[in-house]
Amino acid sequence: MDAPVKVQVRIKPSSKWNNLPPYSNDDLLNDEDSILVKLSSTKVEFNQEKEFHFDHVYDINCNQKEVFEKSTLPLLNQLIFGYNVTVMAYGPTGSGKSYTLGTANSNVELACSNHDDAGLLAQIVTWIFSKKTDSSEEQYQISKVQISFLEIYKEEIFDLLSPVVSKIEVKNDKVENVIMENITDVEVHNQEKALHLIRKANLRRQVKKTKSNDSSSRSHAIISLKLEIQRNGEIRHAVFKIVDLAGSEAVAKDGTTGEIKNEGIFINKGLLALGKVINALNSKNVSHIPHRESVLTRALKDSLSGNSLTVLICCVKADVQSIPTTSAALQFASKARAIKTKVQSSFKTPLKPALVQVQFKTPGKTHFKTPKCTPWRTPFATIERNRKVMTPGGSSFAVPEQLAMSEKCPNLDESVLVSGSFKRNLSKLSDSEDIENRIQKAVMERVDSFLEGFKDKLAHSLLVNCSQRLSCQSLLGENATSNSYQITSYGSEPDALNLTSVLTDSISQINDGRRRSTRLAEKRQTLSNVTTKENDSKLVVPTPRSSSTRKNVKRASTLSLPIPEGKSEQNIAKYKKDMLDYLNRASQSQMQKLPSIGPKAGHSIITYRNLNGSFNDLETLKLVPGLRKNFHENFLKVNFLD
Ligand SMILES: Nc1ncnc2c1ncn2[C@@H]1O[C@H](COP(=O)(O)OP(=O)(O)OP(=O)(O)O)[C@@H](O)[C@H]1O
Repeated sequence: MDAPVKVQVRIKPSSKWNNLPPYSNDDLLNDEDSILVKLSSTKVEFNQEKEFHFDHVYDINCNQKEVFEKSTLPLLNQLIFGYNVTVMAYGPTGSGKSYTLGTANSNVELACSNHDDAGLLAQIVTWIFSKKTDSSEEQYQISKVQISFLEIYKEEIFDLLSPVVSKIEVKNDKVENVIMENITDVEVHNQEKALHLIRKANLRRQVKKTKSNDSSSRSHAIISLKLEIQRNGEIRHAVFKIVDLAGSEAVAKDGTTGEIKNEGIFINKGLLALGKVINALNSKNVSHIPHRESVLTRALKDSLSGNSLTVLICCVKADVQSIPTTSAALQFASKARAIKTKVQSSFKTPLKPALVQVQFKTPGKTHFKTPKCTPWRTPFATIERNRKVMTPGGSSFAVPEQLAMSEKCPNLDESVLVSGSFKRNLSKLSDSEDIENRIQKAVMERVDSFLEGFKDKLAHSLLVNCSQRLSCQSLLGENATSNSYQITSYGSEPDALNLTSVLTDSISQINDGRRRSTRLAEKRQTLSNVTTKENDSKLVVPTPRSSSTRKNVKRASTLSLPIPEGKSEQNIAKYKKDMLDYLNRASQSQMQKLPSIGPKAGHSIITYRNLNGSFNDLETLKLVPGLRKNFHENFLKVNFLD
């Protein structure tokens, strides 16, 4: 099965003590899956803007738990079914890679005291041992956990868990598989022992104080957690790799000298080779992938193109001075997004292995972020195709099939789930449990109706897990809701794989549709309008925009509501053509400007359009699921199209 490498970005907050001014919305702007960078500080690309898209962007306010839940937890759920997994951190020096992964010794120490700031590593170890001791998981049981800790320093690999630090030879077999022999794998029986070992190995790692970081990793680290998993007497293995890449360094610019400079040269060499491998993997015309160009790329071969589900977390800094390095790192990371690995469970006939995690984001209003955003989360629930809903507590309830949304959730307008103001609705509801139940039901219905469109392609034995994240954000007194669904399906492998491809294709179409929109450009425009209003007395110099952004803004503003101009055949034909064009291009808010189209209808039309492509004629509106019975007739009538 092909699995795209997931690429996420984490923006490190600017440290108070380093006196660097934080970025402003004019330098760098992000939303949940994209970043817009203005390269005003580089002479070469004066005032150029670049927009990058990722699977997720964590802003400066996100905590370690959130990063774990979004980047790693879905992979851990796959690991147990025999899939290999890699979580890799990339980014400039001092951007927070070791902090995020939790591989710095300070983090490992925090992990030992269960501190919230401990990074991914501690949470991974905790998860694995909680599964190991959990006897309720009947089919898949972790029976053994082993740890190895390798360091790549100046193009050589060292085993940090052998009694004396020793060099590891890298070889290739006849079919170009990378072989690293005699690595020390230490069996661990509990979390404390695992963290103790990691701490011990960490103390042997090459770490130095540099101009950018008090404790900068001078080497790349690969920590592997090797699991032995049992199912019905069958024993299989799966490996979780945590890769802490050393940070790319501006050796010449920083004016570093001596050993630190020398190390920086090796670090950059390895990262350059990594970039070349990623470029080659992206290119359809290249037959040779230069894995052998560095020890790092040889060691990471499986994670980049072999049997591994891989997440790359690109860490960047949030200060203005770092914008050029941030842009370079984002460029690198966005290329990695096109890579696909080939994954396979180590179990021959996995029972419920084809676990699928996809993010289904409703195309909604532009979401604004402010530091005050409060995450709010519904619990996991399980729905079956027969509409039985299981709550995390184990109780179940049936969702009546024929009930209208308004009857199910009298106080909860469905627009809440799309783009409405959650806070506004929140005030209407009495207690939080009630809200959860109502929203949960509404989410179920939405996912169910989404799947309904594919019912002929899917068997009815699938189980679908759905969680929804809503976050209330407040900007200038207004509230906006962003939401995304995470859908996880279990089932017989062909069914689940079928669902994977259907959902993944649909979701990427939806997301691509959103991407091509002018979200970030519009957002920046809105923010700058607001600033202008607030600073009426200040003279605001208009900033030149890149041609692509200018084009986008123009495209959005030129979409005007179609107007009937007369009753001649020619005019009617033009009006119909304009209407079709409008339906094919309008955003959610633009769609709602059309008579007879509310939030729900607008959302259904856009979702259908994203899944099936543009409408060829107005008759196709009849095929859009979720619209009222007489919607089509009514739409033609009120828009003078009948
Ligand atoms: N998200 C964050 N919130 C608060 N502090 C952070 C965050 N990310 C990193 N830091 C702090 O910034 C400093 C540098 O982080 P870290 O050592 O993880 O960077 P790095 O990318 O691993 O650097 P290098 O490549 O030089 O090893 C550390 O003091 C760390 O605690």
